[in-house]
Amino acid sequence: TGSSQPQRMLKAVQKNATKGDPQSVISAIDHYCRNKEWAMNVGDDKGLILDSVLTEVNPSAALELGTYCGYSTVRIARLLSPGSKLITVEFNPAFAAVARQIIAYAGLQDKVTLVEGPSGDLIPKLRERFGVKSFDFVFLDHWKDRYLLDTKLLEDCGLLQKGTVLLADNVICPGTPEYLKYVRSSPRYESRYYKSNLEYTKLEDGLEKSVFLG
Ligand SMILES: CCCNc1ncnc2c1ncn2[C@@H]1O[C@H](/C=C/CNC(=O)c2cc(-c3ccc(F)cc3)cc(O)c2O)[C@H](C)[C@H]1O
Ligand SMILES: [Mg+2]
Repeated sequence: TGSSQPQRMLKAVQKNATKGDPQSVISAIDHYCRNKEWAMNVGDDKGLILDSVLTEVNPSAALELGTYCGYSTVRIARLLSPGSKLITVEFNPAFAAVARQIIAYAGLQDKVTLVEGPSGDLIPKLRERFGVKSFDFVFLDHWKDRYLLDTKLLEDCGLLQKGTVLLADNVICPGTPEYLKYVRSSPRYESRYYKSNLEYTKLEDGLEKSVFLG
């Protein structure tokens, strides 16, 4: 039984990155995925857009749906102001285990709470478990056919406030048509598409930034 791809990604981080240096962890994963084995991280092209939206929002409470190996978790957490927190949700225990090690290697474990389980069950419990009033920023990068359902769940749980920014990965490839239709037609959102490339490729993909208007 050989290693899994996430385990090989972790090995690449441990071999090529500097402990406590988030940028070196990001670069090590990007280099590995570009040169050795493609993986579905948001990547460096879309990552720059994620960075700029994050810096603009400067969230004190951020949520990520779909941790996978923790690449975007590290990208987000490294830009949070002191005292700000990121909750990331992952339902696959093997991926969560790798992500915890990558987040710790970057030295960001104090800013990140990785919650294991399906978003549908966990979202309604975030307030009682973690004292979250509402989120300023949400990064959607889990199963594409769950973006809309979970967005509506966040609305219904009162976890979005006026000005909350939703940033959705993969709105072109693999695509999230029903989510896009919703945020672009709902009077409760102001939506904008950021064109980019699918991670580590020349194919088009992009991020949709949707501001909740309350
Ligand atoms: C209960 C379910 C919902 N609740 C959930 N609750 C908690 N965790 C959840 C939930 N649903 C999923 N997850 C976790 O999130 C991760 C899933 C991530 C999914 N991402 C993609 O599928 C993708 C594909 C491509 C792509 C593009 C081009 C290609 F040719 C091939 C692939 C590119 C990309 O950037 C992509 O992000 C992780 C693997 C999975 O365990
Ligand atoms: Mg993605």
